[in-house]
Amino acid sequence: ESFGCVNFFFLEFQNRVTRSDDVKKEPQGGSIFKIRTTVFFFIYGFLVLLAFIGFLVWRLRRSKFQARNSKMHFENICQELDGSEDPVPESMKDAPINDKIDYLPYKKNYEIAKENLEKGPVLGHGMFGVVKKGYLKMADPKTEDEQKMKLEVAVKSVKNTYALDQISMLAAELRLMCAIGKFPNVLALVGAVTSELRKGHLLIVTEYIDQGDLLEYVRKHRHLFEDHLVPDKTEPVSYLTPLSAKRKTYHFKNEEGETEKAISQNLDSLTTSDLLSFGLQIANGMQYLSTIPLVHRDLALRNVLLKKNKTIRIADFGMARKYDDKTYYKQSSKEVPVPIRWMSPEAVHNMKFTQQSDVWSFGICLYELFTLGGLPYPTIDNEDIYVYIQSGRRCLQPDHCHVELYDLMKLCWNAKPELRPTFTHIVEYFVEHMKKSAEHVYDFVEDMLRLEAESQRKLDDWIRINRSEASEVDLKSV
Ligand SMILES: Nc1ncnc2c1ncn2[C@@H]1O[C@H](COP(=O)(O)OP(=O)(O)OP(=O)(O)O)[C@@H](O)[C@H]1O
Repeated sequence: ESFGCVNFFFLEFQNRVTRSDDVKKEPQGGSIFKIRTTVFFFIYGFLVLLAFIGFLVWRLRRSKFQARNSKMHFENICQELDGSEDPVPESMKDAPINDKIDYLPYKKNYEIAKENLEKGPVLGHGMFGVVKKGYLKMADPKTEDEQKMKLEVAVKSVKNTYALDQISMLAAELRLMCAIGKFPNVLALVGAVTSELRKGHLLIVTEYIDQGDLLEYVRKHRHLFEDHLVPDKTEPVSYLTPLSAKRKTYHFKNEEGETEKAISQNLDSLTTSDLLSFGLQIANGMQYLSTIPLVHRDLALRNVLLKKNKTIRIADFGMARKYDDKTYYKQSSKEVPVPIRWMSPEAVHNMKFTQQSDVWSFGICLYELFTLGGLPYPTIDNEDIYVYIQSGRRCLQPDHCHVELYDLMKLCWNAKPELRPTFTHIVEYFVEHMKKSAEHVYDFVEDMLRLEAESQRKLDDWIRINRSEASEVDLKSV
């Protein structure tokens, strides 16, 4: 703009000089013209210089203002990490922790020294974040063996360290994870690096889950799928058969004809038993979260991680405040798994996320499982899904799913949130159903979860040893 103004004055000035020259027609025009031109160029150069200096000063002041602003913002995030000093208001005591996020502190004993954390290859990207593999060294190794010990971890950070709102969201996720604690089907927090938060660096360190997300796993292995649900030919199936009888017309059978088959720990096998086990484990993790209470808001197979022993972890708690903006959902591409397909109608309508809307999403997760990674409402565009659901229509019964499980899905998709089952009911339903038709799968899951609880307890021990405060306490007590 400054340059534009200067140019304008220059043209105007030149016009006037030319016009006055025409009128007066000086006899010694040559030398006077030269003087005028010199004066003009001098003034012009001076103005340009002035504009340039003005521009530099403006830039400097703006960047100083921005730096002061972001410093203040980072300072705020640091203060927020400590949680509000005020007690939680009585009216919010029973509210989900998502609503009480301002009161949740980051527990300082989770702090990890940056130099003890080595970063490895990228494991995956989210919308705003990037997750890398990491190796955590012991904070205070006493022996040579301990010096060599490294814990495999996953390290989450934001893609853009200048995006203050994203760092703020990651900080909120960290505070939520501190409050969640440990449970076999929920991703556990190992620690965080907050020491460089003022420079925009915040790292959340969680346990490393080796097989990535469950959606990708079922999609990759769908060609290997073995359906162990065999229709029982001994039961008459006709139009007149009552529904209750039809429900008993399945039993489990593997290729060798055995009716009892435990889950194969081979990752290159995917069977109905696996699908049932994954469904039960997700319900189990969600039941734990609902007792905190925490509303996940983004329950989908892409946010469930798989370990090589076929146990799962519910992950990605970054949703606490992420979807405040309605425009975020309305993506038109069918390829991108946008949350609208996982959201209950009331969540789409008024952003009301509750445990009941998580239950709806759980029903969609079951659909994803039993379609071996299919997209919910595959023939409907994102823009039309709300109207489709409101008209009472739902996802169709998947091929590999028996009636009892489809019944459960439909219960989860009740238009009235208060009529949907709770996660406690869902777990009971699963357990009862599995004890009846697939007891071996249920026993397997129970055993695996016992082992997982043990391994998370060991992880907790590791974390405790690594906490500087803990080692100080130990030294004092010695
Ligand atoms: N603990 C972990 N262990 C192994 N892989 C992980 C772990 N956490 C995340 N990943 C991988 O990184 C990917 C992205 O993770 P995540 O969804 O948590 O990131 P995000 O940035 O929060 O995504 P979004 O924008 O959807 O919230 C996951 O799909 C998964 O493949």
